[in-house]
Amino acid sequence: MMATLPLTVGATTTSTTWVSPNMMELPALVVERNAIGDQVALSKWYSGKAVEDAQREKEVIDEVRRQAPTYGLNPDDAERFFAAQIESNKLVQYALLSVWQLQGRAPDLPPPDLARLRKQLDDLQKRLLQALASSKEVPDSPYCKAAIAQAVDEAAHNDRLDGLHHLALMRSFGDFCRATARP
Ligand SMILES: C=C(O[C@@H]1C=C(C(=O)O)C=C[C@H]1O)C(=O)O
Repeated sequence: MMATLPLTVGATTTSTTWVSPNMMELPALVVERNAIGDQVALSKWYSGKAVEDAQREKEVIDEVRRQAPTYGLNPDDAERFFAAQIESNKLVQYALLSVWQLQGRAPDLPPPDLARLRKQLDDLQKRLLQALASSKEVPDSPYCKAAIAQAVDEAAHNDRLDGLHHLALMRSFGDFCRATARP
């Protein structure tokens, strides 16, 4: 179900504002992207490959920039958003790999195919760009930070995220809002 976000301002409820009903779509898709990170981590557990792949990151960002105008997005804005998603994805991977090292084992699952996972990430990218375009007005809203904090919290709750994936979701939206000083 698509949720709307009521926002209260200040200590008392002086007004209520509503951000775009599409706003919840974006965190939900980011949760999906980070969940693919779990699979990527498992593939790297088996292959021994480094988490960070600068060449692949460049390809992701180049493609995002190329596609951005098709969605009515500024390439710099799209890049900024996806750079955060990449950092968030790596955070998930580093943490899981570290836990698996300590435990001496990873989940007992067959090695995932990294090429197939990257295809999934590429497919998800289009849906993310679409959702980003639908929330285009949010970063400039004076309520952005409150709205994002609520949306992240709600998505974490809806998807029953554990601490790591909740933290990663917060990282994903860390610099989503444009800077606005508190009055
Ligand atoms: C997801 C991967 O791991 C890292 C994260 C990436 C991403 O979030 O798109 C891209 C390259 C890697 O630095 C991957 O190797 O594909």
